[in-house]
Amino acid sequence: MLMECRRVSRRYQDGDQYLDVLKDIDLQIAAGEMLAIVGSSGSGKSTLLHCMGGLDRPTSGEIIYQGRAIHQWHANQLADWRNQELGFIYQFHHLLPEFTALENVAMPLLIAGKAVPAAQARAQQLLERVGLSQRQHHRPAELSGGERQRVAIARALANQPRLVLADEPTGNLDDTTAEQVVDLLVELNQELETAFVIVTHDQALAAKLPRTLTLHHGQLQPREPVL
Ligand SMILES: Nc1ncnc2c1ncn2[C@@H]1O[C@H](COP(=O)(O)OP(=O)(O)OP(=O)(O)O)[C@@H](O)[C@H]1O
Repeated sequence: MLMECRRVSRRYQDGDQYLDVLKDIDLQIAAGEMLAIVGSSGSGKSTLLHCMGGLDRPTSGEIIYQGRAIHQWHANQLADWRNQELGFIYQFHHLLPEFTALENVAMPLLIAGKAVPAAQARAQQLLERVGLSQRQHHRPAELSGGERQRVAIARALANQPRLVLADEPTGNLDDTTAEQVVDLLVELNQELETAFVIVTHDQALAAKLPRTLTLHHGQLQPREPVL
């Protein structure tokens, strides 16, 4: 098992009001699997993803990554773990605007301590894989939305993560571009030994993934088959 959420709950407090966003969530993610988490706006999808990525802490429950209880770790430990084992893809790419595509993809490798030539070679290889060899020296503002998201995917994969967490990766793209990005993610999942958890509103995206769960009233349910 790669990651396990055990009875994970997250409660937000606003004055004397409580909001129980996640209620005793149990979720198991196997190495190399790919799954979608769908749910209406405000159902807690991002909250769950943030807890899984150590960006937020559950109010109660455990998050176990390869046998280690990451919800108990300190911020520094979590930051190293995220850099070495996790990749993140966001709705709005979060690329650094003043750096080229190549530099953006090389960044996590440099942070992990790789030498510049090795980081650049790996970044070039990844950009080639996502079809952007010709665009490696462009800055994000000089790329289309789909191209930016491909750079973000290449960056997420830089350190060969075991798990990629994606929050609405197609949320800002038109239908055709979104479909190309989903197809790329599915191919990468099949090629690499990387697991993908994708939070999405996009039913077409979810339909392409082998497993879909719905977050509803703070709980995860297998998705009803669409008839
Ligand atoms: N830091 C916070 N403090 C208080 N409430 C919060 C906080 N973060 C999120 N919430 C609330 O928790 C609920 C779940 O938010 P979350 O962003 O996880 O939902 P979501 O399913 O990802 O929504 P969307 O699809 O719109 O992005 C919402 O009602 C939100 O207002």
